[in-house]
Amino acid sequence: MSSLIGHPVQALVVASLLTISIFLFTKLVEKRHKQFAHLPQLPTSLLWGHLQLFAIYTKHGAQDRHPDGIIAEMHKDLGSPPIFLVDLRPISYPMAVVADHTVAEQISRPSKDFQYSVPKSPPNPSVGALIGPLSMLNHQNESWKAIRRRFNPGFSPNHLMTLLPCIIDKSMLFVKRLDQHAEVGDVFRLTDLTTGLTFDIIGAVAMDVDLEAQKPESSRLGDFIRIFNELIQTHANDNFHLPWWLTPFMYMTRRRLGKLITERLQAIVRAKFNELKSSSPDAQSSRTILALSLQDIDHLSPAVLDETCDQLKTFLFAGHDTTSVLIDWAVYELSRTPRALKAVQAEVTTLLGPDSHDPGVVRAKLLSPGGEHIIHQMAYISAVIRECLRLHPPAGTVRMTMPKSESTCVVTTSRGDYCLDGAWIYLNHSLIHRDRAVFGDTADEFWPERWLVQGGQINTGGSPTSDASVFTAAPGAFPQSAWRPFERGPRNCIGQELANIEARIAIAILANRYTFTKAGLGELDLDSRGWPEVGDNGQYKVKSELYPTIQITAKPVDGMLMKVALAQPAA
Ligand code: HEM
Repeated sequence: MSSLIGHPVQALVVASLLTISIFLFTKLVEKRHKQFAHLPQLPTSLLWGHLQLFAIYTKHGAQDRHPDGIIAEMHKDLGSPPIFLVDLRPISYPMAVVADHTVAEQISRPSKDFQYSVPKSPPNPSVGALIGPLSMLNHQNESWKAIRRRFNPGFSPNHLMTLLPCIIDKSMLFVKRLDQHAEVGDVFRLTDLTTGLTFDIIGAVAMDVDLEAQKPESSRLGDFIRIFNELIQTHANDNFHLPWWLTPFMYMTRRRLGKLITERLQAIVRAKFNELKSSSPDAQSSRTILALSLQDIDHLSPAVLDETCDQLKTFLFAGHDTTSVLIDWAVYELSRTPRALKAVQAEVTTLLGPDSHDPGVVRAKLLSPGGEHIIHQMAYISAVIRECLRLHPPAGTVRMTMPKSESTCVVTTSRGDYCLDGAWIYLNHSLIHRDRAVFGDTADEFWPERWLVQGGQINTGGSPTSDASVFTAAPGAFPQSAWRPFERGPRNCIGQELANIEARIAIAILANRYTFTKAGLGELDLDSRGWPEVGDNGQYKVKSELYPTIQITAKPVDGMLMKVALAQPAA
C-alpha cells in the first residue's frame, strides 16, 4: 500500500528536482557563458567561472601579491585587450577590467546619461567600519554632490596652503623619528613612520587634533592610530574582500573598532562645533577642513553629526593610507636611481639653499614669505611623484550599472562597443599606467624625466641627466587621461592637492639629509667590491623585486624595510 502512495510522491519529487536542476543549469549557462560572452576573457568554467584559473595564476608568483599582478598576467595572456572579463562569482560580482585610458575616460566623465559619471559600485561592506555608511565615497548623484560641496572648500589649494605650518611641523616629527633610526642603524618598516606622518597631518588639517601617531614607542601612540591600525590589520589577509557571511567574526571585530572611532570623532565634532559657534574661536581651529564644513550649519542635528563623522573617518583613512604608500615608493625608487636622486638633491639645493640637509633651515625657508611658491617650483620632485603614482598606484575605482535600469553603460573600444551593465567596472590603474601604446618601451621603468621638458624636448628615455635645472614640467607629454591615480571627472580624489603637498615636503626634507638602503626584498645586488651596479634602466640592480600586496589599498608587501643613515652634506 505504502509503495503505491510512495510512487506518485517520489515521481513528483524527482520531476520537481529535475525541473529545478534544468532551471538552475540554464541560469548557470546564461550567467557564465552568455551574459558577458561579448567581452574578451580566458576560458571560463561553468561551475567556477574564472575562480579556478585565478587560483592557478596566483600560484605562478608570490601568493601574497596584489590581485592586480594576477590580473595583469591574465590580461597579457589574452593579448592585452582594452577591456576583459574576470568572473569570480560568487566571491564578487563579475568584473569588467578596464585596461585602456580612453575607455576609462568614458566611465569617469559626466555624460548625458550619467551627470556625475557612471555610478559607483554598491558599497563594499568590508570597509564599512573604516569609512562609515555615510561616507561620500559611497554616495551617488545629488546626495554625493551635497556632501562634496560641503567639504570642497577645505581641500582647495589656497586653503591648504594656509595649513602649511602645521604640515611642516608634523614633518619635523617624522625627521626626528628617522634621526633615531639613523643613530641606531637598525632595519625598520618605513611604512610605520610614513603612516604616522600622514595620519598626524590629516588629524591636524582636518580637525586640529594631535593624533599622536608619531610617538617613538608604539605603546605611546595615540588612541586613534592604535584603533585604526588594529582595524586595518583585519584586512591584512583579506585579498578578495570576502563577504561578511564568510568571515562573521572578523566582521564583528571591524564593527566594534569602527564604533570606537565614531565615538571619539563625535566628541571632537561636538567640541569643535561649540567652539566655532562661540564668540571667539581659536584661529587655528577655525581654519580646519572640519571648521569650514560646519560654517553654514546652525544646528548640529544627529543626522549632520553622523554625516560629518563618516566624512572625517573617510579622510582619516583615505588621507593617510595612500599618501604614506606614495612616500614609501618615492624613497625606494630614489634610493635605487642615482640619476634621479642627484636631480632631486640639486633641485632642493637650488630652491632651499646649501643647508637643506638641516630640517630647521627647510622649515624656516618654507614658512618664510613666498615659501609656498617654492613648493610649486619643485618640478623634478613633482615628476618623481607622478612617476611613483604611475608605477605604484595605491587605489582604483569600481563602477556599476544594473541590467534593465534606466540608463545603460556602453563603452566604445578599439575592438567594438561593449555593454557593461551588471558587471563591476574596474578601472585598473596598474594596467592603464603601464600601457606600452602610451608609455612606450619604458612603460615598466621608473623614468621621472618622461614628465619633464628638457631643452624643449620631452625626455622619454636615453641621454639621462641629473641636472634638474634644465627641466621644466611638460604638461602635454601624454594624454591626460593616461595618468589617473587620483581618478578623473567629478568623482576624482578630493585630497589630491593635500597628498601632493605632503609628498613634496617630505621628499624635499629627506633628499639631502639621509641615505636610504633597502633591506630584504628589493635589496641592492652589490658586486664583489660591495658596490652597486647601474643597469640599463638607470637603476641599481636588485636581488629581488619588491612587490605590492593588498591591504584595502596596494602597499609594499614588507612595509618597506629600510636602513637609513645621515648623508654627508655636500662639500
Ligand atoms: C597619493 C594619495 C592618494 C591617492 C592615490 C588617492 C586616490 C583616490 C582615488 C583613486 C579615488 C577614487 C576612489 C573611488 O572612485 O572609489 C579617491 C577618492 C577620494 N579620496 Fe583620495 N587619494 C589620495 C589621497 C587622499 C587624501 C590625502 C585624502 C584626504 C582626505 C583623500 C580623500 C579622498 C576622498 C574623500 C575620496 C572620495 C571623493 C568622492 O567620492 O567625491 N585621498 N582617492
